[in-house]
Formats: sequence, C-alpha cells, structure tokens
Amino acid sequence: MTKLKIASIPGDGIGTEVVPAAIDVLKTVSDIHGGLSFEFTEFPYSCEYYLEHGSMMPEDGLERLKEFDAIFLGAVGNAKLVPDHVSLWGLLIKLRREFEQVINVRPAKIFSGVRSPLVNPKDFDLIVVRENSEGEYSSVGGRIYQGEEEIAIQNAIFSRRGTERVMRYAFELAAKRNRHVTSATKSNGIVHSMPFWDEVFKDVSRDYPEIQTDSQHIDALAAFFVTNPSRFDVIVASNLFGDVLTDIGAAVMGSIGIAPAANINVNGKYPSMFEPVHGSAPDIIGKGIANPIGQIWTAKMMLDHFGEEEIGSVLLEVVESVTHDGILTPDIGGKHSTTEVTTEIITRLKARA
Ligand SMILES: NC(=O)C1=CN([C@@H]2O[C@H](COP(=O)(O)OP(=O)(O)OC[C@H]3O[C@@H](n4cnc5c(N)ncnc54)[C@H](O)[C@@H]3O)[C@@H](O)[C@H]2O)C=CC1
Ligand SMILES: CC(=O)C(=O)O
Ligand SMILES: [K+]
Ligand SMILES: [Mn+2]
Repeated sequence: MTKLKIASIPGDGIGTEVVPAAIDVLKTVSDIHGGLSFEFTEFPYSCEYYLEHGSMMPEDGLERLKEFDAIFLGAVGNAKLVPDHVSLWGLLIKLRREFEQVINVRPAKIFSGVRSPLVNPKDFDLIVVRENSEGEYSSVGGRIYQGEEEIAIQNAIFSRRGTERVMRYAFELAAKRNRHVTSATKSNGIVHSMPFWDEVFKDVSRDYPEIQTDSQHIDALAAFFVTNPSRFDVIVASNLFGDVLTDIGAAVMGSIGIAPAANINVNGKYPSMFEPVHGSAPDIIGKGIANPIGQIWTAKMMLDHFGEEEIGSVLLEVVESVTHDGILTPDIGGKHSTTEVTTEIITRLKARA
C-alpha cells in the first residue's frame, strides 16, 4: 500500500471550492485503486489568515509543510483584504522558492467537449516548462524618492544554473514526447539576460542532438499560440514569459478553469506543489460555478509525479468523457455547477472500478 501524506491549502476564493472537490475525486481514485491511499491535512493559510495573524502562514509553516509528500494548493489572492504582492510572496511564491520548486510544468491540449475559441485549433498538445525560481519574479530592487521624482527598480535574475536546469528539464521531457523544444526569448529587446538565455539554450541543445529546437521571440510566440498552437511540443520559458504564455495556452484550450500545473522540486529535498494555473477568481466566488477540472487535472499531475500514471490516465479519460458529454460549468459554455461536474466525475470513476 502506497500512502501519501498530502498538505492541502485551499487558499483564497474559488480555491476553497475546487480543492475540496478535487480531494473528493482523489479519495475515489484511492478507493478504486486499492493500493494507494491519501492522508490529507488541511492548512488555513490565506488572506483571511493574514488578517487574523499578520502573516500568510505561521513562522513554523515551512517546517510543518516540509514533512508532507506533496502540497495540494488552490489559489492565493484576495486584493480586497491584502495587496496581491504581499499575499503571493507570503505564501505561493514563498513556497515555490523555499521548497526549491524550480520548475513549473503546465500542459495545454485540445480537451474533448471543450470548445476552443479558435476557429481551427487543430489537435494541439503542448507543455510549457516555466522557470519557477528566478527570472523576472525577483525581490531585488527597490523604490526611492517620492512624487514626480519617484523611481522603481526591479532586477531580473538569470543564473546559469537555473537557466540550464529548466532547459535540461524541457529537453528531457521532449525526449519522451515529440522531440521538439521551443525557447521563448526576447533577445532583440532585452540585451543582457536574453542573449545569455539564447547562449545557454544553444549549449544545452548540443547535449540533445536527437531533439529539434526552435527559438522564438515571446511576442511572435504568443501570437503563434493563438494562430497555430499545434506546431508546438515543449516550450521552455522564463518565469514571466511562462506565466503569460500559460494563460494564453489555457485560453486557447477553452478556459483557464481547466488548466493544470505542477511546481516541481527536482532535488528531492522538499515536497513538490500542485496547483492549477488559475487564481482565486474573485468575480465568481460563492456562486458554485467554479470549474473544478483545473484542480482535478492538477491532481492527475500529482498522481503522475508519484508514478501512478495508470490511474492518472484513467482519471483524465473520465474527466474528458464528462466534458465530452456536455456536463460543463459556465466558463466552458455549460450550465452545470462545480458539485454537479465533480459528482459526475466521481460516479464515472466508480463505474471504472
Ligand atoms: N497561482 C495563484 O494562486 C494565482 C493567484 N492569482 C491571484 O488571484 C486573484 C485573481 O486574479 P485574476 O488575475 O483575476 O486571475 P484568475 O485566474 O483568478 O481569474 C481570471 C478569470 O478566469 C476566471 N476563472 C479562473 N479560474 C476559473 C475556474 N476554475 N472556473 C471558472 N472560471 C475561472 C475568473 O472568473 C476570471 O474571470 C488575484 O489576487 C491574483 O493575484 C492569480 C493567478 C495565479
Ligand atoms: C502568480 C501567477 O499568476 C502564476 O504563478 O501563474
Ligand atoms: K493556482
Ligand atoms: Mn499566472
């Protein structure tokens, strides 16, 4: 019996609606699997928690979370209560950094029964590998002077170690897929870090002669995500470029509500963290219509991470059979609730037992 200890952090907004839904699904997965069990421990870290305690998590929060096999997170952010940069850097980005979750893996593909906004999306199936520990998301910089004279400086950090690491991860992943890696660059406008990024990409690509490569400026690449997503296999991108590209990837799939993600710790020192691409969706909180599929597909990525690919594939097949049959939340054109979609997934999973 494999027993996984999972720390769940629903976080803010619809995180508190989709995380319990996905946990119910995972419990069903465990029931039909027979040899896999989960022990979930919930942590209330969120903006509400901040209001009460003055921080997004307690001082020993990292110590406590470190003991788990993985973290299953919903979303962080409620700008009405706490400024976004405070809440995200106090929890989401803090966990990514402190637990050395240096890679963020974000797939996007044509999803059965979910209509892409593209007229002719063809059959795309891509994965963005986003650098998750440095780049443009950096705390280096500051603000000086006030009023007319005010200056803000924000430094982007690109280390050879971090850049090489994310690129190698992308090449290894491509080797198991369609053997193509596209690098997201902007070396025509960003004159230090991006030519460096291009050089490292060239260096790393030499170690993978069987993998085809391509380098695209992020502006053109973003446009190709819309005009021809099926040309891509694996895309490697810096932290910010990857963030933006994956919202586009989610949009061309049909909704950010179905897009999954995994924050991977590659050195085994700390838990990895699984959380969908979307945020807390303040515009639909409490309406019961949040799409649970992003969180559930994220759960599938967590299963894959622990070597449970077989049941992971079953789960995704079941989810696609539900969307295929038109049981959809409003963001993808349906009238069903979070609970109805989740219940249908659970019912069909049980039927597979
Ligand atoms: N990883 C995280 O925890 C992230 C947190 N955020 C935070 O979330 C808050 C809201 O950010 P936004 O920029 O509005 O992005 P968002 O992803 O929360 O929402 C963007 C749009 O997508 C819709 N949407 C998102 N997830 C959905 C779902 N599961 N089902 C149906 N519709 C869904 C929302 O209703 C909204 O119209 C902010 O505080 C932001 O900082 C934003 C992105 C990622
Ligand atoms: C913060 C955010 O938007 C992301 O990590 O996707
Ligand atoms: K999220
Ligand atoms: Mn994002």
